[in-house]
Amino acid sequence: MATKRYNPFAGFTENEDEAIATGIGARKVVAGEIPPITEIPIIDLADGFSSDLKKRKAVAKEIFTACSQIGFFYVKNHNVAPEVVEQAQQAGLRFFQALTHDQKMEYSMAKNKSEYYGYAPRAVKMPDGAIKRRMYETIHWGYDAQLDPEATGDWDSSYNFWPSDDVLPGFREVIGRYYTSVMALSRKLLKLFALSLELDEDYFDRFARHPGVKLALNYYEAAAPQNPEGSGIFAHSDLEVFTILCQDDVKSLEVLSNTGAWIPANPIPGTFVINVGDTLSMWTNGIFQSTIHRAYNIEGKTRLSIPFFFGADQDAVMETLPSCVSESNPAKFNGIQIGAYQKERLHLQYPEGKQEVAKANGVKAL
Ligand SMILES: O=C(O)CCC(=O)C(=O)O
Ligand SMILES: [Fe+2]
Repeated sequence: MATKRYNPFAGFTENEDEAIATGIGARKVVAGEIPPITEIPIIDLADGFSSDLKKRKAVAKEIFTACSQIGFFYVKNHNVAPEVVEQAQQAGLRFFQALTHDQKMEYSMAKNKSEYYGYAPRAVKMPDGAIKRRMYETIHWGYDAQLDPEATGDWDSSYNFWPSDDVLPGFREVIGRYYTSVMALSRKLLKLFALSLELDEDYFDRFARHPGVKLALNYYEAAAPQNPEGSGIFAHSDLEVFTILCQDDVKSLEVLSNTGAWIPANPIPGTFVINVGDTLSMWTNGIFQSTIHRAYNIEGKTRLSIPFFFGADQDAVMETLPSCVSESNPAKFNGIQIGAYQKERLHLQYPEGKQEVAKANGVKAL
């Protein structure tokens, strides 16, 4: 008999196909002209930073192919210093391993006044007494203009909970440095995505004045190979424009190919994994793939991943790029409010977030 599994987007289901449905439709096998994809491309970003537009366009072309075929690619020569990455990974591990449960709960998402930021443990208690379990622990920080080298204003970021130096010396500084580095990379990627779609390089900048970004530390316990659902993250697509994922050296992440097979996105030293999220897929009317992925941590080691979800301005409204609309592919997502879309999805995954909603629903963090 099929096991009952929880998918934040589809609810409880016994059907594998339903379990991987996303906000913008299931993607098991993409029919049509796309060749079968068996691996994730590696794109060298060095020329993306060149002052020569031709070189930037050549990188953008590779990005177009990757985004329209598999929705995932690795980047190397991304300009984030290796020591910034290593220090963030070490600090991340300290948060999960050196603090007690009660100390971590000081930063609980359930205490957050307005947003899905803060610490989320592996289990929360639902109003009917049922325990909602996740296969990982995580802590999230939202947009912080102080950490954005191209900030357009001084926005409130009091929803971000930071352990003080007394609790974890240097933590905020080290994670902040990583945040700033991937924020700068994100702004470069936005320009390359625009170029890849033959738009002005700064086309998407107007949607990134107060972007709905989220830096997360995901911590996965070691689970036995026969117990994949003991640790990991269920099949899902990301909600935002794109994600920059930093992995440690533990193999776990898998990506659903257009053949219907899961292909590994194993760690490659010095790279990040970039994937298209639902928002960019919607902007491109589905031409860019917001691809389903999952991670089962069954290598017998604990694992830390650091996703940076780059979301657009929360008050922006989805308007499909005109070049992605045709008679045979009419605009499908116009009018969706970007922040509302993100929040609706996040609430399914983190029912303890958004305190007033959670309180009204009687959700308690454990
Ligand atoms: O940990 C990973 O490799 C993937 C994490 C992920 O997909 C997510 O947090 O959305
Ligand atoms: Fe993801």
